[in-house]
Amino acid sequence: MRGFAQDSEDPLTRALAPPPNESPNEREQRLRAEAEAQRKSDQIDEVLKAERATLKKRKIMRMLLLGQSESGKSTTLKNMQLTYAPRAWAAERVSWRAVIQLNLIRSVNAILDALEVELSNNVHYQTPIHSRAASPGSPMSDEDDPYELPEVHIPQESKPSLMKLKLRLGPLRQVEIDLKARLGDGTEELTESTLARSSAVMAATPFDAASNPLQSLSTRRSKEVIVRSHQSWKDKEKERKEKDRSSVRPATTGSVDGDRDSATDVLAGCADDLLSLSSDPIVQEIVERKKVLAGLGDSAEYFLGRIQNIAARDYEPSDDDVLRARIRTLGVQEYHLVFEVRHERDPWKEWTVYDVGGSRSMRRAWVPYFSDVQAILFLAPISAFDERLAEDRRINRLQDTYILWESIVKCEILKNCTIILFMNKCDVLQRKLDSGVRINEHLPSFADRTNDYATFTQYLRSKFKDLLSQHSPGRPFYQHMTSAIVRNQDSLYPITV
Ligand SMILES: Nc1nc2c(ncn2[C@@H]2O[C@H](COP(=O)(O)OP(=O)(O)OP(=O)(O)O)[C@@H](O)[C@H]2O)c(=O)[nH]1
Ligand SMILES: [Mg+2]
Repeated sequence: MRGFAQDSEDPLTRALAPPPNESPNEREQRLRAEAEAQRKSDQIDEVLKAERATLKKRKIMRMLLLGQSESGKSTTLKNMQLTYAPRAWAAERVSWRAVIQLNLIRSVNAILDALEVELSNNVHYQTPIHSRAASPGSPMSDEDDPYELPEVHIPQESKPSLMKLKLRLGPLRQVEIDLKARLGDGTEELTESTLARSSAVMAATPFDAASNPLQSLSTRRSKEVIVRSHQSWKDKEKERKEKDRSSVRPATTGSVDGDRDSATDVLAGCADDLLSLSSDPIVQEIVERKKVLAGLGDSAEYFLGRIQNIAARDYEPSDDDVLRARIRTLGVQEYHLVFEVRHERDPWKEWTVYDVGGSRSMRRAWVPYFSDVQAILFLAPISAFDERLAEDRRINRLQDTYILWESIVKCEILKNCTIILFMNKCDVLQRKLDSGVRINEHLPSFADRTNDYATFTQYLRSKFKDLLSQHSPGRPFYQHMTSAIVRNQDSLYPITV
């Protein structure tokens, strides 16, 4: 047992201790406040207990989605909603418009940045904040440093028209700023430098303790961790719409829901220039050679191919647009999925799904949900074997996934949960291998095995299975190869309990 002398060294204990020289009156007030706090806490516990009992009675399956950032958790959830609750999905689809517009505009502005550098013939340019070098998806190799990438020659006669195009698309800078402000922190991808400026504490696994209790307290307070479902970007959008409806102002015609929406107006006004930019062979060469899209996520190219649809006044997101849309999950978000389409294996009518933010700054926020779920759906993005973590560029993303998987499968509280592993982003993996990426250059343990899809996926299957068996020999688990952006996959109904 720890003695008082040791405890008094603990800053947390010191912070909670009664003040020295407390008067009887102050003591009475303090005790009363403590009793009130305890009563409130007990009340909350009672409500949670009652909720859990109700969920059990109504046969609601509770599932937690886990995995590193950009592993495809939210995309998998969207795909489940699309497949099993299509009416609710359709009703929500339009709310994704602003996120999709931002996804497109971010890529366009990154292209404009690169174009500007090439036009000014400045080889030694700084990588823009949103660009590849600091984002997930960045290749492991430093050979691809933009400082080193070959310059693109722009003929003198092409410069004026490209310059004009760049100027005419200038208003999209402000639209990016406005959309980010409107949708919130999830629109900024994490980088080492943004994290260094925040009070977030990195944890490779949900169980890693902060190095001192004060740091732990500040983490609990930090925005990264405490954001809950009621603060999601969707709620912000709903609030905004309510405000717009109640304020007396004429609605513009054309935009889907009749709201005045400057992002839609500016984008529609830029449609022709956007198409000229994306189809210009010099711009295409810059994008290719400078790897402009490499750090903008797996959907950047897809959205550039959808300019004609997205940059229209009456744009309505398609199912694929919504599946591809990227916005970072903050904290833990709760979703209720009521099955409109029954699955033949389906003993459940409703699922409560918890979708978590996957970066190292948010993993400790997962733990409170562990005691109360029946299934863990773990997303392992297997295409990330040649990428580094955005939040810590020293760490290979596949190594990070192994560490995380191991911490989950050996966790005592989760030992009765059904474990499902989605080895995700199979389509991206296939593309990478087809383009000639060598696995063993990034993963020495792959050694001289054949550099093909079948051999690598079999190798990974065994690796994940071995890590599980080391800690729980014989424990069953479900393993599926997935591409979360592909619709109507049977594996989306992963359990047969
Ligand atoms: N091509 C392809 N893209 C995918 C796949 N799964 C997810 N994506 C894309 O990868 C990006 C990240 O996916 P998310 O679902 O937002 O990742 P997440 O795990 O929720 O990330 P956090 O919320 O940051 O923890 C999105 O642009 C998705 O469209 C896949 O299987 N194939
Ligand atoms: Mg997410």
